[in-house]
Amino acid sequence: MGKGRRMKKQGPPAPLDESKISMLKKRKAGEADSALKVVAKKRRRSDAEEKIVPKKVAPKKNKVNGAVASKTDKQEATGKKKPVPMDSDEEDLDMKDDEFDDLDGVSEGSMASDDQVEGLSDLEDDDDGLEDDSVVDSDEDDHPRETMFSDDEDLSDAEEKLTAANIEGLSRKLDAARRAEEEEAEQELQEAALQTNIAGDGPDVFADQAQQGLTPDLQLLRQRITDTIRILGDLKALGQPGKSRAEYVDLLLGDICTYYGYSRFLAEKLFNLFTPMEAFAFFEANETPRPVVIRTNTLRTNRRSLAQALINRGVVLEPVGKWSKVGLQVFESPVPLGATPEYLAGQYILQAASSFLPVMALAPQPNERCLDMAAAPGGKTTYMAALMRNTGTVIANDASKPRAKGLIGNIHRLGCKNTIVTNLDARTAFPKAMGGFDRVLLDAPCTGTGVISKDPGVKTSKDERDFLAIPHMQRQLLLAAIDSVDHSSKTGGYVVYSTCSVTVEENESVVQYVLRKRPNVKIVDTGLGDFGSPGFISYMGKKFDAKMALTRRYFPHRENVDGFYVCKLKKTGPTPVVKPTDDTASARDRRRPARASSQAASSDDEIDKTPIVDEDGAAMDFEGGAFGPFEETEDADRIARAERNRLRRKGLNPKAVLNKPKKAKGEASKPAKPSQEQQTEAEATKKASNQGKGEKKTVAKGDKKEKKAKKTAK
Ligand SMILES: C[S@@+](CC[C@H](N)C(=O)[O-])C[C@H]1O[C@@H](n2cnc3c(N)ncnc32)[C@H](O)[C@@H]1O
Repeated sequence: MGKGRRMKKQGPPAPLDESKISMLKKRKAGEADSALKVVAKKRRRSDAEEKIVPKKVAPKKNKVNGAVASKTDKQEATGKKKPVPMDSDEEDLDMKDDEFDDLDGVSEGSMASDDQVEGLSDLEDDDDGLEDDSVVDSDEDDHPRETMFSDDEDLSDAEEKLTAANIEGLSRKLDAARRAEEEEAEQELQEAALQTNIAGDGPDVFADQAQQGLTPDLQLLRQRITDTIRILGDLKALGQPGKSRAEYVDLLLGDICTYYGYSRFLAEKLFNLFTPMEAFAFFEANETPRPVVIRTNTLRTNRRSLAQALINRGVVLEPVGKWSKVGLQVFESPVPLGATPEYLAGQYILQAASSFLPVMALAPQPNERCLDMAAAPGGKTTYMAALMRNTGTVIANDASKPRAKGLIGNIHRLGCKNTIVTNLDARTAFPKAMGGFDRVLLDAPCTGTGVISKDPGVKTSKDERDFLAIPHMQRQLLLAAIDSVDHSSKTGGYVVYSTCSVTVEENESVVQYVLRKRPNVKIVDTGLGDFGSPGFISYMGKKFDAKMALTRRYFPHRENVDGFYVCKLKKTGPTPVVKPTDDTASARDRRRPARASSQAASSDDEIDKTPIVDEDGAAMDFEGGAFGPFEETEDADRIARAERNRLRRKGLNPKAVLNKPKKAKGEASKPAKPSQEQQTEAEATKKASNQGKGEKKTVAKGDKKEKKAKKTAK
């Protein structure tokens, strides 16, 4: 997959229609069909029309088309909509908070640990009962290599015709949606006219503040939200005299929390990413699920054959968008998508559309050596294996043992034969266990603010400490990812960092941190074209590297995909070994430089002294802290500072709270409630310093082994 080739050939998807935002305003709470979906369908319809009109469908396909059309007719006539029965567990459900708790499989730094062997044998019990090899062989016979892979390279006319045939079946349904949309737009226009009449004398949104605290009338609340947003759009003309912007924002945030159920902390964090109007569209989009998407596994079939097979089962689908050759969006399915023969044969995987993007940006090539650092449940790993055409090697690692088992299941089902699964804590294991990769994907554990529609629990479960502890971990992982790449790789030398979160702390700030720590990397274009929006180059007074604009952000309300962030880095020079000092010795033990060989360096002679050059080939000077190890103390300072600020915002005196003398053990009759400081420490230790957990486990395992050896010796 050449960089940007698809985008060049097909062009990016249509930009966000402004009417989407205004239409979202119209949607009433609890409505089944979202306005977003209607807009998306409208866009799809025009695509479909383009395809249907000029193209002649082959006779065999007409038959299929006929079948689909009559099915759709029937559905329309009965007025019944068939939901898309989903797989019980969507493969790509990204892990968030609980991942910190179940890193129980963190093993010693060896590659093929006992745990993995255990995992593999467990699979025979856990998996769907698929005899994997037989499936691979028969499928491979049916789909000659060239045919299979051609789908991933170029969109043939025949395929377009086929998908057009299915789309034709959809068009009636879309006509109905369009009519509904037109009626809605008309109504909206009338209301807007009404509102314009009162402009200049904006609604008194503060009037019913007295009602706060009572059970809110959601419709009134929604009206006040839209009114406040409108006022904020033109405060001078619509605002009440004596009322400041801050007061309106404060009221709006309170209403958003009540209406959508966010904690004040998270609502504010997300609100600050957008204009008030756009923030509203974002919060609205989080209330509706994203479209169901499947990714064709080109190791087993091609998109055309898969679409055909599913259409024959009555599934209504179409290509996910021009930006992907392997994605199919499913509108309706009379059968559970996680139980079709095609699913069981590994011809597709349920995968959110946004999850394709980091792998497309990574663009792994056949015969390369690649690492997927946080891989479970394997949506991206299996895509990598497919792009590499089952050649070369993919090391798919995950620190969670139960999740690694799921990963193994998907790897088997999808027939990935170039993939090895490891169960290690990537922060400490790489590049010590293995380095010198051509490409590394770090799809990092995150807070999940991009997937709130899938996991509404995020609205209230994430607090300030999560936004310190999780980025802390992300920074550690990204440094390890960079150090694991071979800068002199002939074909690669790339790292892709991605999260399913939209916050700056987890995205641009993490990248900025590693740019400072690793001057031997630079941000490069993701190759994803214009799809998505550029990363922030500044945010709330913070300035980021100008190239941060090359990173991509995706939002539910803009692209109708899960919120996502993708950054591609190119390693331009080796990572020198840091000479051990008292402070850094232990850190160095945990972090080795990336080299073609994975053997650990043991003396200064082994320090890679190749000069690191900038883009113009000039040697770069890295005095002053660059290439340091991950600095726990630096992060501890950062966390302590944030904690002090948090207390101040709460109106507490940090000195008084944090310096409160701790009672000696046993002093109190009742167990004392942990102080703020203790809580912070405990959480930071639990969430951010899982490293310690891994190390303790390693030590514990070591002790056990030692005892066993002694016993045997006796
Ligand atoms: C966002 S999910 C990955 C999703 C996966 N890339 C996919 O596409 O299916 C993050 C993963 O990171 C793993 N993880 C968390 N901490 C880790 C660590 N220190 N080292 C390696 N993996 C870790 C979690 O177990 C979780 O499976």
